[in-house]
Amino acid sequence: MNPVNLPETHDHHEVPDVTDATASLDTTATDTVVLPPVAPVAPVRTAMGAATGTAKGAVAPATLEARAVSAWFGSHQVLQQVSLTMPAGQVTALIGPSGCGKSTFLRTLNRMHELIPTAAMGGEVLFDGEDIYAPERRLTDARRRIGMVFQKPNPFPAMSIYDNVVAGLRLTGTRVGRREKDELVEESLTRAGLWKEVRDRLRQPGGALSGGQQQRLCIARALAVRPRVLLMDEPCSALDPTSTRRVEETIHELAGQVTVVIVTHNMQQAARVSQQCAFFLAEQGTPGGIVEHGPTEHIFGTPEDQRTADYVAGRFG
Ligand SMILES: Nc1ncnc2c1ncn2[C@@H]1O[C@H](COP(=O)(O)OP(=O)(O)OP(=O)(O)O)[C@@H](O)[C@H]1O
Repeated sequence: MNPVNLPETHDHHEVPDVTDATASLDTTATDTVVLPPVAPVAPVRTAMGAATGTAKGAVAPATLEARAVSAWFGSHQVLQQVSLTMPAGQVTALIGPSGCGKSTFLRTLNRMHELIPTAAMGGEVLFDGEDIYAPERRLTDARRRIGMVFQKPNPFPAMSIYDNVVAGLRLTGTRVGRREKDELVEESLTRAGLWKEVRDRLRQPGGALSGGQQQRLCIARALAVRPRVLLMDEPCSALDPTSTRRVEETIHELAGQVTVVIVTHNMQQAARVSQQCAFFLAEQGTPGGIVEHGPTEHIFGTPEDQRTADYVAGRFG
């Protein structure tokens, strides 16, 4: 299969990642962030289907389905025909040795891959049945609906905790009133499992938090735009065991509310947090692909492929 250039429907610099997009916010005007106009937040539905307004639970999780996704950096193909359904409200863990394409696959799921100048991809990524790469689909829609948390916590260190949470709203062009913003900050921090620890110091800088708290702040920032899917690229690899545990609890609490796709090198973590696992492998210079996927207990307990058994048992990678 030949590389298929990414749709040229949008300027790749139109919406950079959340860090760039919010870097220009005035950090001294703590609660006067000027946001572009947008319709008020619509009533939303929980995973159980009940209308909840702006209450906790936010919007319903979405199913993501990758169909025959291939990816290249220049002429180097790193993924070949990867298909995987990530069911709504479940946690899917992507596991596999270093360099097999897990992070690249993750980045194709919210169109981050196309930010890299040499990148190309083929295939489809369906968000509740609609291809996010279809020409009429906007890059901003994918980013708003499919949030991302990175390996290294990346809050704006000088910006207040409060402003860090609402920083991502700018990406979506959302203007919210002060009271609504207060509610959103509390809701997002609560969902990220951080509210009780920071409720009395919302005006303190995000950089003053511990590493684990900073990562949960980044999760809160991602949740504030009410994504229906949250992608997490090794979110605990820079954290100590206690903070790791706390972030895992947060992932547990999010399950059912948001579809989570997490890349992890930590097999115990994959076993603890996920309902479904996909084992990636790139053998002998070939592009990465999925060897096996299925319910986490099957992947760890009764894998069908010997390579999966060897990997989850720590015999390679
Ligand atoms: N920006 C880039 N430019 C060129 N090649 C890249 C780029 N990013 C990744 N690659 C290559 O793509 C392949 C897959 O990398 P990727 O980071 O997706 O793997 P991974 O499984 O997530 O690895 P790790 O577990 O070490 O993070 C590797 O060969 C890597 O060198």
